[in-house]
Amino acid sequence: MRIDIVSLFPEFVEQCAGFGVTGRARERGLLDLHGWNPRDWAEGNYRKVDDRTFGGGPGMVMLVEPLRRCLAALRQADPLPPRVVYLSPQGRPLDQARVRELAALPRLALLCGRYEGVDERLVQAEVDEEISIGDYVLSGGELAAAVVVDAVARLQEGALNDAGSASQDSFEDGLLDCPHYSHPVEHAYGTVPEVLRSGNHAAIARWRRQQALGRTWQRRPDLLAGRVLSKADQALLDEWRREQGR
Ligand SMILES: CN1CCN(c2ccccc2CNc2ccc(C(N)=O)cn2)CC1
Repeated sequence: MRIDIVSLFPEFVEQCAGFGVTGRARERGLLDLHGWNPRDWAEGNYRKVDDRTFGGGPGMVMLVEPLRRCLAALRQADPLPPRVVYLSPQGRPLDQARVRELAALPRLALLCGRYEGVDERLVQAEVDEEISIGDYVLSGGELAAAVVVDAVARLQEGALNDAGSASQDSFEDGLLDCPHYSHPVEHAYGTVPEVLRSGNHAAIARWRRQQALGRTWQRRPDLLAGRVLSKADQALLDEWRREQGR
């Protein structure tokens, strides 16, 4: 997968993707990142990329023309046409389902806004979709872009070591994750649940599913609101709630 990042600070996102799973995905040729700086396409010796907003009020707006030229250049850099994504608070909330769809695309171009954002005419003419990583305001789109890069990189085939661990992810089936434990078994903070040391893989899988269902019901009932649980899952959740009530 190729990802082009359009930003006044392109090196920032490339550094975010320089280590861990994303770094490994790049080394394995699973992810190809390219940074593009609209300032390189701005006119004049001040290489102006922003200007005052019409209608008055505080803040500057990123100009159409440097971004248009920058996007034209990145399109020419590879025959694959990119899906152009604008990271903004006005975007559609990002969730794992959307991450999976993005991860399946051959090429993404992530447009990072600064100042008060981008001239709306550029957005209307060039952006395929706006995405928000959450209902809060950042000083620029770069951190949001880095989130998208990380989330899609780890879904690239071969990016994660133990096969299938992405499919075991929380949110992979719309539920929160179960709790995790490691050594030591006994600690002042508590003891590792017996079932996890039993070697009974069916019981372990059952316990994990039940914990995921219980925690989702308790912490994020909104994730369950939109779905009908299987009879088995409903039974697990009912049992979990009874045990909680005890
Ligand atoms: C002070 N202004 C800075 C620029 N910003 C703005 C406006 C438009 C586009 C991008 C940005 C960049 N900021 C982002 C980006 C994404 C998210 C998200 N939730 O995904 C939050 N913030 C508006 C506010």
